Amino acid sequence: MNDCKLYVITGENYHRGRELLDVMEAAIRGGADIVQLRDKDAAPAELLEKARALRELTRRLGVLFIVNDHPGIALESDADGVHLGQDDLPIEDARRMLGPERIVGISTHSIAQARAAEKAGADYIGVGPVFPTGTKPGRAAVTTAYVAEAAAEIRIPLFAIGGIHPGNADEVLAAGAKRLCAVSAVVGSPDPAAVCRDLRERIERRWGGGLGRGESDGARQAATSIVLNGRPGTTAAATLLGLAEELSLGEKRVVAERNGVVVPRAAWPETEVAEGDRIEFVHFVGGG
Ligand SMILES: Cc1ncc(COP(=O)(O)OP(=O)(O)O)c(N)n1
Ligand SMILES: Cc1nc(C(=O)O)sc1CCOP(=O)(O)O
Ligand SMILES: [Mg+2]
Repeated sequence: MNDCKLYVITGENYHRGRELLDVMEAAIRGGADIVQLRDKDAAPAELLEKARALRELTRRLGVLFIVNDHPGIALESDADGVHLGQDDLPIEDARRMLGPERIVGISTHSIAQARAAEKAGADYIGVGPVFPTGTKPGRAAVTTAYVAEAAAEIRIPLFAIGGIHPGNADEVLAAGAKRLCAVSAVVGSPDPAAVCRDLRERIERRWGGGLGRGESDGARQAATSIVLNGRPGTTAAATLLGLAEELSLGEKRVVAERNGVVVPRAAWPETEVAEGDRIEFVHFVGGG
């Protein structure tokens, strides 16, 4: 779960005339590493049939498979887990049904919901809708402000979701999301694999290729949330020197302050950049 970066959810209304399994196989071959069956119209028997077919595909291709809304169908199809909404079964009940090994994820739309999900033992959260989306019509966008808030505080994996496509993904990643989730942009594209490749490259460009491998989402990963010159952001740098280099300030005449304390340049290499640090780089104004 920690390794997953790109979550693609089914949306058959977006690809009429193309088979569900073909579209999802293309998405996986393009880089989706977790797939969810979401179908609000299918009767239980049809849903189970689709779940079993997607289970077989995802197992063959080595990616995770989640069922939306229905823990019973997740169990019957031997899915890796279930995704719940705020109005669905409580996390604790789904956990009781699915056991400790399967994944239980939940949608969140506020930091209070995210905190509650983490406390209740969710394995991951959805954070959205980041942008207005026709897949969830009428739902107010939470904006990247909530992405930044959740990314700075929540330690379980979070997937930004809602209206995300290659044209706005960088904005979401810059807010601190390390994982993205999409429906229409991927399955509604004539080339789902290309969209997945694009999204995945953006994630890896921002956060590196090894996101989460063997690590938790805890204290340190590919990036650290900091406040830089008064603005929230993230850095992959481990030290003040690394951060200065990341900002192309290595050779410039600047003074650094970490959490209100001036740090001499000689100490930059061993001054760690920690989660939540407030860092200021102040330029010398040209002498004369
Ligand atoms: C990864 C992910 N995040 C959010 C959702 C939305 O779930 P929910 O709020 O229950 O709404 P529906 O999808 O059931 O309409 C999701 N499915 N997956
Ligand atoms: C299913 C869903 N849940 C959301 C949430 O915010 O919980 S947003 C959403 C729709 C995502 O679809 P698209 O990528 O087409 O916008
Ligand atoms: Mg739901």
